[in-house]
Amino acid sequence: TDLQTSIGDFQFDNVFMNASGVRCYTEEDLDALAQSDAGTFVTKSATQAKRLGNPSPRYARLELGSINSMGLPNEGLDYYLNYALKFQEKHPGQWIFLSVAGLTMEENLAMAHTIEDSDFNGLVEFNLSCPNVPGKPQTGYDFDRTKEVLTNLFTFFTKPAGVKLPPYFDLAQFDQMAAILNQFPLQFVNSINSLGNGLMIDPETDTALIKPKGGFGGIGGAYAKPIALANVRAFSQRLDPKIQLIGTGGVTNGRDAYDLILAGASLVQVGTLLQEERPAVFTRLSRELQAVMQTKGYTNLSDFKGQLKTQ
Ligand SMILES: O=C(O)c1[nH]c(=O)[nH]c(=O)c1Cl
Repeated sequence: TDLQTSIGDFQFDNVFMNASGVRCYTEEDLDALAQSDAGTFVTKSATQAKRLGNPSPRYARLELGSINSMGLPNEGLDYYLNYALKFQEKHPGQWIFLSVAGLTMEENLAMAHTIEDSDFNGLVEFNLSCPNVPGKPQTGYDFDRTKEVLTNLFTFFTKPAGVKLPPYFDLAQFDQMAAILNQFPLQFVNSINSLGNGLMIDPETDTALIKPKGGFGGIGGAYAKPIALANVRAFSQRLDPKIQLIGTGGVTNGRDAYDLILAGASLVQVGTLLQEERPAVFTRLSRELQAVMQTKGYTNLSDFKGQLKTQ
């Protein structure tokens, strides 16, 4: 069975990749992803200038996942763009993702211009869903602002692009967001980012587990699976077929990945599990997914992608 997949004209020999923000901050991190069994990888969401992010502790492992309020620490766009340009020279035919998360419209557009004017030949993920920068609401929850950002972006941006969305919890919101996204030449939509502004408590000290924002942070891992499945499925049912889905959230084994593909995902991103198990996890996940496919008699992803049945 093979795990190859594609987004538009971009072919990948494996359906798995990292979620932005997990083990993708430094060149060493990114090299380790490149050497793993993952089919591709995405860089940490970049701002124009390097950021230190929020004070620690800002990440904690939970019984069923993780909580994080990193605060968008990153090396700055030029660092990741330079890495990508070097990578594509050394690995022709391998396509990677750059993630950007400007804190203002101007910053997003400035970074988009920098990328547009570069020789980068991969895909760009515009992160509309960072929940952890104090005072900055998630763009993805502001429909007018989302439409404004995408309208301004696509007046000049011609490289392959997609958006990373926060989870939605209301069918009317799926309808509204899909109606906006369908107006733009997007290659993909990536659902979901972490479940924003959760809170967990240290039982010994009755203290919030992480320091930033009084302990509020994005929730990932198994907690996120049912929300991720619903968001991938809802957008798969509503978006123009030209806009493909990337499924992110709750992948702990091959079956979880299989389920995201059933819901419509063409690529599967792994966050919390990768944080806890390192890039070797892609070898395990690939083997487990192939085993599920074998039991079903499937030999490739197109045999079951988007084929979720309902009663
Ligand atoms: O705090 C972060 O850096 C962060 N954390 C998340 O869970 N999602 C994001 O998009 C970002 Cl940008």
